[in-house]
Amino acid sequence: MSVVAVVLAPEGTPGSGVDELMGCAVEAARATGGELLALVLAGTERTALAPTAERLWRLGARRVFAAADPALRDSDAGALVAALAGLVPETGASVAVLDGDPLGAQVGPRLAMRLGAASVTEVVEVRGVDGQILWVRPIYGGKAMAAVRARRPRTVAVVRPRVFRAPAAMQEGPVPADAVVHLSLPAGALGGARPRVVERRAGSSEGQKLEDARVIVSGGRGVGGPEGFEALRRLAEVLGGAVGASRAAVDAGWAPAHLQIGQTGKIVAPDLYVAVGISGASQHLAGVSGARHVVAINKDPEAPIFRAAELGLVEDYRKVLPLLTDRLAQALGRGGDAARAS
Ligand SMILES: Cc1cc2nc3c(=O)[nH]c(=O)nc-3n(C[C@H](O)[C@H](O)[C@H](O)COP(=O)(O)OP(=O)(O)OC[C@H]3O[C@@H](n4cnc5c(N)ncnc54)[C@H](O)[C@@H]3O)c2cc1C
Repeated sequence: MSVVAVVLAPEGTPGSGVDELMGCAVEAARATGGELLALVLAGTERTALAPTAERLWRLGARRVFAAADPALRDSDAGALVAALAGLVPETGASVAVLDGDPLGAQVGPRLAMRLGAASVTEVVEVRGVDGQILWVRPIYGGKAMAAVRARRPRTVAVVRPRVFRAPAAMQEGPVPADAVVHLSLPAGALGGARPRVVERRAGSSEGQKLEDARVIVSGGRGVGGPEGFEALRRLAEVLGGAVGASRAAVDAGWAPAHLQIGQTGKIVAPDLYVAVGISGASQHLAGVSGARHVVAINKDPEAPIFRAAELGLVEDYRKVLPLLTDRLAQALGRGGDAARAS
């Protein structure tokens, strides 16, 4: 049972999750004993695909199928699904794996429907049992994990971002001449009355995207007001991270909606998540279960966030955050007056 890692690059270059996607695909191929393939779909000229194809081969793909057309550049998820519905069967793979960035999360389930395949999303672990794959994913808002076995001959799985690691071994040496197979887009994939992107506007978010941040300092109702978020921003700056918020803080108007983390906000997977004045409701934790380390500052020792945290500080954040910021600034040699400013 071959596995194909599907890499979407409508803007020409793939997103940041390619290494992790290949990490998952390597494990899936190992579980089935099948061949590992990659398929890249790019809104660019065919000649511009060589570096991406080589990267995918080095990351473990035995063959890389490449389909390029500059017309894909302004296409929406529907056009990518239409193209993939023709291209994935051409690879011969019965399992397709996509990165769960916002585009992949849209395309994956729709592609599964078009192919009549089983759809699995939010995959955080792959297990092999008797030559079959068990896909592990969170359920009940992150409170439990389910191990899912697909019953259909084909599966389309979407990987949760920032959970898998890049494959341990890289293929060395020159890329074999027959390792890259160029495919043409299926006839009509770009035709018809499809929505087209007519304009792109950058969001109002400053700094790095929450989904990509290695460190997130997040505030909740306990922060007490917008000025509290200034203190959080300083700590985030010192740690080179981003600021997030609970829904209560967003609803109160202290933080913009695009910073909300949780079931109805962003799903994040930083190395370090610092929760300040956040109680730890299941709907909030649903967005944080991919964090490697959670640190909580809360004045209530019974707050549920401490059950999710590796390190907890039971204290009024106003007392500890400035000190912590200043100490870290000194230790890391960044903005030593951070605390005094607060
Ligand atoms: C369908 C649905 C979807 C939802 N989706 C989301 C979501 O995506 N994201 C989300 O966050 N929530 C979501 N919620 C809301 C969620 O249930 C909680 O209400 C919310 O997460 C609570 O936010 P909070 O922890 O900031 O506030 P609270 O629960 O009010 O907690 C505030 C915490 O701050 C502490 N505190 C107070 N003062 C201080 C201080 N000075 N220093 C230190 N600690 C202090 C308190 O002890 C308390 O633990 C959703 C709810 C529903 C029903």
